[in-house]
Amino acid sequence: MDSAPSDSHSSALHDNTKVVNDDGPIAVTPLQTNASTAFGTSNSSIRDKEGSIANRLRAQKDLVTKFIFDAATKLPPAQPLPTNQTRASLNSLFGSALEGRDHTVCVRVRPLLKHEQDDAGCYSVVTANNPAVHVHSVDFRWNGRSNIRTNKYDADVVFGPDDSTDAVYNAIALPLIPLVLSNGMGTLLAYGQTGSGKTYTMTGIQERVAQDIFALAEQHRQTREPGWDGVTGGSGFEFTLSFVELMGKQAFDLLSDKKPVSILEDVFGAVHLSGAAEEPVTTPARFLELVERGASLRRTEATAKNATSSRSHAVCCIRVKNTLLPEAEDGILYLVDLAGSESNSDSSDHSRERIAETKEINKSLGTLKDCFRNRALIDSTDSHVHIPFRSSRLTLLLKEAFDPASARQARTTVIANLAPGITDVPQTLNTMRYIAPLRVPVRSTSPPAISDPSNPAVWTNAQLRTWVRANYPGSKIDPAVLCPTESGKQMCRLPMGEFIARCVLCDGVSEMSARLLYEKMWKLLITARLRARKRPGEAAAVKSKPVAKAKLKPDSTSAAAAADDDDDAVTTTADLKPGTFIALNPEHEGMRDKLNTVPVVALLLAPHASGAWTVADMANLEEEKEGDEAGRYELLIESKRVVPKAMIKGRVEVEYVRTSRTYRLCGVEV
Ligand SMILES: Nc1ncnc2c1ncn2[C@@H]1O[C@H](COP(=O)(O)OP(=O)(O)OP(=O)(O)O)[C@@H](O)[C@H]1O
Repeated sequence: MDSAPSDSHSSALHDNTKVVNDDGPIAVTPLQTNASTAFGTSNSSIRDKEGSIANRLRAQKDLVTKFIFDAATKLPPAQPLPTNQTRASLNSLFGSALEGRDHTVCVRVRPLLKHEQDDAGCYSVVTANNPAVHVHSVDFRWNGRSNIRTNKYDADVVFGPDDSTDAVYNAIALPLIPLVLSNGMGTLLAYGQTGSGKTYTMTGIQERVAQDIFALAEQHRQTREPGWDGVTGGSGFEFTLSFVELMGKQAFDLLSDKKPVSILEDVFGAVHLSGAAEEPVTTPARFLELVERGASLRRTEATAKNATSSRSHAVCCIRVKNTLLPEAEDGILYLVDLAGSESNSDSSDHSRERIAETKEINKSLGTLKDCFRNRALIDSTDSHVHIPFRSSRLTLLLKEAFDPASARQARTTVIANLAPGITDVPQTLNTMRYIAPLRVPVRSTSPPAISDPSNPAVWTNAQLRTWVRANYPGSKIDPAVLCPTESGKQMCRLPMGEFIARCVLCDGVSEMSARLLYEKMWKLLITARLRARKRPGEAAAVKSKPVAKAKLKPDSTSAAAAADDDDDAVTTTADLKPGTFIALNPEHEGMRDKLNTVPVVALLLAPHASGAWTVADMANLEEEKEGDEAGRYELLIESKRVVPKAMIKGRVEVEYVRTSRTYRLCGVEV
C-alpha cells in the first residue's frame, strides 16, 4: 500500500475544504448541509456519547452516503480485474506463473448482509475501485462539527461487493495451479476481522480448485507430450489432501477427529506435518468431501461480530506428486483460512481464556505479517532482513514461502476481507493497517544485482544459454529447448517440475542431471541474495547447511559419499543434542526382547536428568535390501519412547531425501 492511512484526506461536512493524501491536495465539492445542527453537541457521559454517536451516524446516513456517492463519481475508472479466459489453455496460464509478483496483496469487500441492510444505523462506507480501496469514516469534533475522513489504500487487486467468488478465484487462485502442478508452492491466505468473509471466500476457492485441478493436471500431461507419451491412463499426478487447524502452539488433524499433530523442522531444515493424515484424492467429489469433513470439525465460537467465528487457522494442504518426474519435489498448494482478527474491545466481554486465545491469534498474525513483508523486502532491499518464520507454528509450516534459502519456486497471496458497514470501520481500518505494509514496492533499479554477474536473476537470455552450455557436462541440454526466450529472472521463476520436464525433452538427459542443473542455478541465486544482504558470516552458514549437500548429491555418488563419511559416522555420545540422529545399541539388554520390532535408528528429542533421552523412532523402509539401499528411514515423530544412555550407540549421519521425504543413512551398518 502506498498511502499511509494517517495521511488520508478528510472533508468537513459543514464547509468547503480540501482533501489531502499522498498525491497532494485534491479539491472536493462542498456539501450543502447544516451538519453542525444535525450532529449537535453533547456534554453527557461516554456511554451517552456513544449512543449519541450511533444516533448521529443513523441520522447522517443520507448525508454520508451522498458524500460517498459524489466522491465515487470523481474517482478514475476502476481497472478491469485480471481474468483468465485462458482456463482452456494451460500454457497461457502457466505463462502467467512466470510473470508478476511472488507476493501479492488483494482486498475483497463483501456486500452488506441482509441483517446489516435491515439495520438503519448500518450502511456501506467502503468504496472498491480496483486497485484501490477507500474507507470513509465520520469524525466527530468537540465543537459538534464533523468530518468525513477518507483513507485510501492501494493493493494489487481489489474486489468489490459485486465481484463474484469466480472472479476472485480466476484472478488469484487459478494461476497457482499450474505452478503447483510444476512442483512449485502456492499459498493463499484469507485474512480479516471476524465476520468479514474469509471462510466464504476460501470455501468458494476450495470448491473451484477441486473442480479444476484434476482437469488441469490432465491438460498438463498433454502439453508435455511426446515426452510423456508413454503414459496411458491417468494424468501422471497423484494428489493427497491434509487439513489441519492451528491454535497457538498446538495443531490438530481435521481429517482424523482432531488428533494432535506436530509441526517439526529437522536438522536439514525440512518441515514435517507429522502425524497428519494425507488422504489420496482422485475426484472433485472426494476432494470436497474431505474439505467439508475438516471444516465441520474446526473450532468456532460466537464473537461480537460472528455467531460462528473461526478461532483457529485452518490449513488445507494439497500435495501433488508427479509420478512422471520422480526426481522433482512434490508441488504444494496451501489454502489457509486464518482465524478472525479481533480488536481488544471486541473481546473485552470474553472470558480470560478467550482473551488469551485472541492474544495468541493476534500474535501469530503479527508473525505472519513480519514474515510476508520481510520476505517480499528481500527482493527490494540490500539490507539484512530477518524473517522470523520459526516464531509461530503457522509460519514454520509455510516456511518455504518465506525462507530466502528455499530453492522452491513459491508464490504467496494474501486476500484481506473487509466488511463494508460503518459500524465495522475501526476493524476495517485495522485490517488495512495490517495489510498496508505487506505490499512492498518492486525495486525499479537493481544496481547491486547488476554488479553481481554471478546472479542468474540478472542474466540475459544469451548469458543464460551460455551458462547452460557450460554447466551441463556433454552439453546435451539444448538451451533452445530449456530456455528459448526466457531471461535469467524468468528462468529462476520456472518451477522445478517444468525445468526438468523441458530438460528431459533433450536426448540423453536424465531427470537427475536436470535436477542437479536446476539446483545449481538456485544455489547461485541464493548465494547472490545472501551476498547482497551483506552478511558474509550468515551466507557461509546457510551455504554449509547439510540440506544443500544432501540436495546436490546425486544417487550415483551417494555410495562414494557414504564411504567418505564412514569414518566419522558414529561418534561419542558427548555431543548429543536434540535433533541428532542416533543409532541404538542392539546388544543392550533393553533391546533384546524388542530386537525384531524396534528400529535401531532414532531421533533425539529431549534429554532427561538421568542421561536418558526421549527419542522418536525411525522406521526402516527397506529392511530387505542391502548395501547403500538398506538405510531408507521414515521419521515416526508420534512414536516416542525413553531410552537409557547406555542404549545409545552414537551419532549417525543421515541425509534427507526431499523427493521421498525419507532419510538415507550414510555409511553406517545397523
Ligand atoms: N462475498 C460475499 N457475498 C455474500 N455473503 C458473504 C460474502 N462474504 C461473506 N458473506 C457472508 O458473511 C457472513 C460471514 O462470513 P464468514 O463466516 O465467511 O466470515 P469470516 O471472516 O470467516 O468470519 P470468522 O473469522 O469469524 O470465521 C456469512 O454469513 C457469509 O455467508
